[in-house]
Amino acid sequence: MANKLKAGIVGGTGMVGQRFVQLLDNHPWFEVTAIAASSSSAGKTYEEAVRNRWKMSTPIPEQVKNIVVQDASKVEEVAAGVDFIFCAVDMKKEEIKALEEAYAKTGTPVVSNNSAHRWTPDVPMIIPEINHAHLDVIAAQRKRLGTSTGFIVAKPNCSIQSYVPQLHALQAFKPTKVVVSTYQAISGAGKSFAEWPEMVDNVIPYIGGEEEKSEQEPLRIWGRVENGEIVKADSPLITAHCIRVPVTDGHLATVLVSFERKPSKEQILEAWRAYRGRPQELGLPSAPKQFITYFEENDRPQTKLDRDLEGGMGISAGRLREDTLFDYKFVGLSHNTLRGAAGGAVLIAELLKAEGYIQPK
Ligand SMILES: N[C@@H](CC=O)C(=O)O
Repeated sequence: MANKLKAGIVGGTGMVGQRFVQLLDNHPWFEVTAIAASSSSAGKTYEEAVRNRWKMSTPIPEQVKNIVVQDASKVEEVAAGVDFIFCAVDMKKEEIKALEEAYAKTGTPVVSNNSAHRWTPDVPMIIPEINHAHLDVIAAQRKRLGTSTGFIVAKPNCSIQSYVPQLHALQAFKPTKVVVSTYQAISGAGKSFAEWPEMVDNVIPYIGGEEEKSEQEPLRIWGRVENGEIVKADSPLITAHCIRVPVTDGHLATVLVSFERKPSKEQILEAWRAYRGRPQELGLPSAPKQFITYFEENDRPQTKLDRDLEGGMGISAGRLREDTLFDYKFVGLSHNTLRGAAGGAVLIAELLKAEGYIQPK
């Protein structure tokens, strides 16, 4: 593509921000033209701002090293240099809400990795393969914000990508009850083992706010559009346990599920194999070719072996078997900082571009 869309990364020095920088290096449609962060990083080159805290396994891309980091609160200045922004900031919820709305009101589309707007009725929360139709509420949101081009789209919490896609592919059989336990990597908390020595040789059975998100966000993803708002679904009933485990990346889930109409094992495997979403239809650059991959081996998927499937954008499943209390149980896995965070947000931006929601300013 000759003229790439200009992308800004607000919160570009944090762990998710760094992932955006890494993923957008040589992206076929987008080019990073602005990076914004807190006032303490503003004025430094990106290379200086992340010196001693660059956490990616690849070097800082040449193209961004000399970008001068802007102050994220100077919304008009940052917005002037971009066609749209990714936002991944570490601030209070109300401050994030106000910041994202301020960017949207400048006419700038905002693809948010934050949780602040996930329950704002006219803000779609998108997994592109599942609920791209929720983008319809953007028209109502633009009206509320008084802009014809700006808007906010949110990405859901990372953990739900490890079990919602597999359940979604089985919607025809109407899942009624779900028990999910997630085993979540330390990068989900933005940390490495060096920064969190307590996690070495340890399991912590609590992640603040995570169980509520794991139980509720899937219902919004499966919700319907009504009068310019998303109305959440009322089934299946979901209960969750969320546990922090000593792995670097990758959230694994164990799932128990019952259905209104119990499928055969073969029907489930076929539904997973055949499932294709809008990104696959459109051939989006970051879309996995195969959305859900089933592993036949009893000891797969494994976090370390399988999290990078399809560039970290593929969803895995394994160990599907009948259960004594529920209809079936299985294991799921997704990469939390790729599919579950920056990669998922880049895929949303590609969908928005392909559907005409993001254009050159
Ligand atoms: N809230 C999640 C973030 C996703 O990686 C977590 O704490 O793991």
